[in-house]
Amino acid sequence: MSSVWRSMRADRSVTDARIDRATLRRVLSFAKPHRRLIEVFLGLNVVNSGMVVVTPLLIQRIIDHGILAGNASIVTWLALGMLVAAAVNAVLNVTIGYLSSRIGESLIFDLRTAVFGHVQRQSLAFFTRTQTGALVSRLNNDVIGAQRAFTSALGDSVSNLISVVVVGVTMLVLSWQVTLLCVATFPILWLVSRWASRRLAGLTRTQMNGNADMGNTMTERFNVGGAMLLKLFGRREEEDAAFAAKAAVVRDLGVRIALTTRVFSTTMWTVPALATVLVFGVGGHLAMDGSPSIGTLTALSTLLMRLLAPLQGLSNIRVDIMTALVSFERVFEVLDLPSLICEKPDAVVLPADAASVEFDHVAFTYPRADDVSLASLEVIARTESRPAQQVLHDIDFTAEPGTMTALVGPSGAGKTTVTHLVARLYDVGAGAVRVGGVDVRDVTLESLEGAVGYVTQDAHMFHDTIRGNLLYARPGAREDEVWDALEAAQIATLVKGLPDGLDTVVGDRGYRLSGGERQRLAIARLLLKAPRVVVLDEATAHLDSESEAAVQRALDTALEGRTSIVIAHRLSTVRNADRILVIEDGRVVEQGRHDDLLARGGLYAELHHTQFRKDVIEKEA
Ligand SMILES: Nc1ncnc2c1ncn2[C@@H]1O[C@H](COP(=O)(O)OP(=O)(O)OP(=O)(O)O)[C@@H](O)[C@H]1O
Repeated sequence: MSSVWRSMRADRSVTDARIDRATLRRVLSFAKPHRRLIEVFLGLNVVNSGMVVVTPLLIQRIIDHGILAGNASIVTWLALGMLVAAAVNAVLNVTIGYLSSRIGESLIFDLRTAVFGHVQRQSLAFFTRTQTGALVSRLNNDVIGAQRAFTSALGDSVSNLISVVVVGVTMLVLSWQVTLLCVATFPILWLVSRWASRRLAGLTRTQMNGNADMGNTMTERFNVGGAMLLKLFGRREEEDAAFAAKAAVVRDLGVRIALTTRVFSTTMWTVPALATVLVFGVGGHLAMDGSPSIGTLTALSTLLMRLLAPLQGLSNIRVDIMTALVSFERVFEVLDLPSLICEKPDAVVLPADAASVEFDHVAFTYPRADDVSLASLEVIARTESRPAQQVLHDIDFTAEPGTMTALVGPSGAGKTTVTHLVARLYDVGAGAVRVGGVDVRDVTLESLEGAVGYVTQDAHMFHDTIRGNLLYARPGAREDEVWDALEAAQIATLVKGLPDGLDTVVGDRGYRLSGGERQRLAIARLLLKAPRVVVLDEATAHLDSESEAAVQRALDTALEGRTSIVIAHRLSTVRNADRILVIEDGRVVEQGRHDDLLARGGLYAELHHTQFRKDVIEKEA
């Protein structure tokens, strides 16, 4: 017994398995939409559990008044009664099972869609911090864990409670002496259940984190990029060892959970067995004196067996509720995470002709991890002690409608960061970013997303058909509009040549497009969206000259008549730009047109000689 107490104490200190009332209230709020179903479900449970004493009582009568009294018709009628009771029980069982899954699955659906919707609306900063595997595990495992609180915990607790009361009272009426003797053994059940529930809540929580950790490693190492790194660096043994260490934690926890559960369930069976000994040992002596009757004694032992499952269930209920509520808490944790980028309640729709981009003395610092994410969703959860470094300082320029602004500067200068602020992927720290003269924080997210289009370096495509990827930009686009966009993006011939044409699946695991082809497809997608402002990150990887020329022609069409902000890596782009901003350490250090800047002989001239030299050499050749 002392070891039981020791582990109770240890668990209390290492795991915080306490569930507060607010969580419980919130769980109930999720049940609200299914109130009617839950009421019917609980009602049927009450009837079903009340019926548990019918058969034992019929057995008592059949023995005492039928068999022992030699009355054949009573035996027949009571046997028929038992048949009816069994039939009703079967029908009730099926109905309850159906309702329980209806409620449970609906709850899973509600939680899943809520988490998916909420996560989707998180700022980009959240995704740069969060581990996909951990997030997916929240959507899958924890949501299912949470659902258990409802179907098994809620339904079973009501029916078990009623069964215990009805059976208990019936037993007391039949023989209070024997019943009280049996009840005396029950505190053992209570103690073991208390111990197991605390221990399991803590262990389950740790195991879920361990599973998520393992899942993270797998998602990261098994995607194409991760697998490639692994191969190129030949770190198979280290990876095996690191994974084995994580899997070992889950294995050991699994054993501890199984052992705790087994100790618990064994107790649940042993205690009633002890009670049965008392029924027949003590009750048998009493029966020899005539009271209780043989029928009553048989009914008592049957009732005791019927007490077993509900009692076991009731003690389990603590365990079930605790483990399920841990899942609820983990789901709520995600739902409670505020998004850094929110639409104001009085946000306005961006005017249809908004096309200028203005940076008004903008300063910016990337948000810290604890502002955007949950420690449990990150790989290495640690609080950052250093204050975050300011990335942009006093960026001030206006890109007039229809003009091209090129951003150049050394790696890490802040060019990508500037482009992120145009579509409000992050909010500025000081100053303002305006599109069409309106602060991007004051407009609706939808109208801003409609006005600003991006072509990123990696030109990401979903694992979907080319058509699906293109229509993502404009779902209602007609077939001829899709082909026009492909034509303008210089990729129509290639798509026509594919065996499945527009229905060819691209993306991570689909048809492999080359870098240049993917960029042109992304340009076609942009053309379909037809935004007024285009943000473009030119590919740094040098494409072959034919592909490069095709991308260039596609871009010329895409940027024509639009305001563009381009992270420039090509000489032709900087030459064409209406204005070049030279960025260094988050500051605009020079600005102007290509020839003027070159003549000035400053940082731009230096960059020109290093970054664009290849283009110059190619051009001269
Ligand atoms: N999500 C982020 N969180 C914190 N800091 C970041 C984040 N993204 C970038 N930074 C930091 O901000 C600075 C500017 O980065 P940015 O990506 O804007 O540079 P860049 O000029 O586009 O560089 P490159 O040409 O190499 O892409 C860098 O010091 C970088 O480390």
